Amino acid sequence: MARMQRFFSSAQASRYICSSCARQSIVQRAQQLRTLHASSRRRQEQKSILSVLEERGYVNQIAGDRNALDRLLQTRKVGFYAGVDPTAPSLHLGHLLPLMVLFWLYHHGHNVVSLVGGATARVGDPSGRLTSRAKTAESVHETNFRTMYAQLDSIWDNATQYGERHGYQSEATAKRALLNNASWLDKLNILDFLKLMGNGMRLGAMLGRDTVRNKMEKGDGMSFSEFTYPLLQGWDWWHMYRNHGVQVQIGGSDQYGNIIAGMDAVKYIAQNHVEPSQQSPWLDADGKLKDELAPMGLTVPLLTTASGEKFGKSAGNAVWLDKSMTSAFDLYGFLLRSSDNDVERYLKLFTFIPTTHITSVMAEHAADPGKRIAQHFLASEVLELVHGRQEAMNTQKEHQALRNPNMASLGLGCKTSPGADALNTDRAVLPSSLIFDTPFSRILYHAGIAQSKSEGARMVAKGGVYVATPAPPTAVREDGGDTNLHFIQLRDQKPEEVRKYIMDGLLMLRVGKWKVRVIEVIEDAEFDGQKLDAPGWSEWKAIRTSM
Ligand SMILES: N[C@@H](Cc1ccc(O)cc1)C(=O)O
Repeated sequence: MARMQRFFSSAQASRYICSSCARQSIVQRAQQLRTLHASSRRRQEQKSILSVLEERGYVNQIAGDRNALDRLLQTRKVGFYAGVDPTAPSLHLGHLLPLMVLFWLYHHGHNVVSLVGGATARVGDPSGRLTSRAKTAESVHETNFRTMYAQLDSIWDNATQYGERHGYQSEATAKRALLNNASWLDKLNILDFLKLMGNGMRLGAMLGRDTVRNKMEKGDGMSFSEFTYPLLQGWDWWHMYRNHGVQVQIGGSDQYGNIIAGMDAVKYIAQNHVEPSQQSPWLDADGKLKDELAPMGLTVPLLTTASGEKFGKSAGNAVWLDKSMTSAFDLYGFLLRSSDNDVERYLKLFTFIPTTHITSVMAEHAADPGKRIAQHFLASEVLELVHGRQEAMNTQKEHQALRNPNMASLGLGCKTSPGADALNTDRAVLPSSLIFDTPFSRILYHAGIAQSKSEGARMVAKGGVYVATPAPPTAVREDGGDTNLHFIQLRDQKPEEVRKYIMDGLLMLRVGKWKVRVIEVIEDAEFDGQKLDAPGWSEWKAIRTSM
């Protein structure tokens, strides 16, 4: 298949950071940890791949006989596919979960197809929705399709290399393909479709599906094309069943209904689609589909954080895999902020690190949670998968530099005068309630920079306080690298603007020319959980409880 042009080159990998300024410890530690786990990987391989997937938390439901699938996977190569409709301008973090299952299967010698729904996106999957999708212009579909196709192509290359680093030589044993369903659905003749599939699809079953019932009873009704959607998805499966040996479909938990519909469809067509010129290889002597060739499905769970939010969303917005929508730096930062209650689960789901090894990472993490060893590990592994190894290492260094503010991370470069060493930084940790929607003058007080709220107000009024913002894209330094940050003077910023200055959970203020304060913003519950305190915190809590 022709490779599409990469949208994500590693050209950005050269973002400037002064190596002598960056702290190395976590990078070195991560490298040590990586080399350590070859032996635990061997131990893991003695288990069946399905048990590995179950143990790591990938399996929500299996459509079909679980033990039959397990046996199949242990006796021969099985073909899998997962599809995604390009209904948004980029893949997001949530898309990684079914992909991870494909990666694992591929690394264990099975054949896999990732499918981009160039055709189905134009219809729109109604699964799990109460309202129909807005109409999208053809040109937007086209752009979304190209972006997602290129992203998948690039992520697959990364996953192959990432797998190799973990000891998997998949290319020698398994096949992978990236397909577009427009290449067969665009040519599908409606009469063939109705003849081969339509007769076998019973309305009773279709009308009884949750998606149909909910949308008709509680939502905005259902169009004929939405109603047909599961059949188109079923047709994809049939096409790939016949031409690519795809027996199992992987999807999110909202795809269960479509997968069941697809299983019926594949079975029906296989049994009724008699090609006179050839004997059907998948039928037994009675004309029934052979048991060992029955289509099956596997859904992955819907991920939520320990505090109940949908995983992969930040303040209600998706965390994108397109660097121009969510930078590599922010993606790393998002993962770095995973809570201690979630990080072990995410390490199992989003990395190839063997579970025995994850246990030891967690033990090391528990000895000093403040270092966020497990989170750094998670973030750098996911970045490697999404943006490649070089970008992952660069981004990790940037984060370390930011957490240990020095000349490089503050965008002042290393070419500054000797006096620059005197840059004085200090850190504070504050609960989000003392930061969000709070006047800057008051934040100065909570962070211990001003002795009182009125002193805070005076400092701002005199024009001596600055807040860091990401540098505008045009700010290019002499050395050609991007600047990371620049400071703007605080004047009349509104309390509700505070959140836009928070980068990766950090708010950075500069008082005068050199005194930089980094404020780490954490959840109120975490702040209390760590028994932390700050000026004004107990008063604030007292007011809140009396309200
Ligand atoms: N319907 C799937 C995407 C998909 C499209 C075509 C398929 O054949 C399979 C899956 C979703 O919305 O997530």
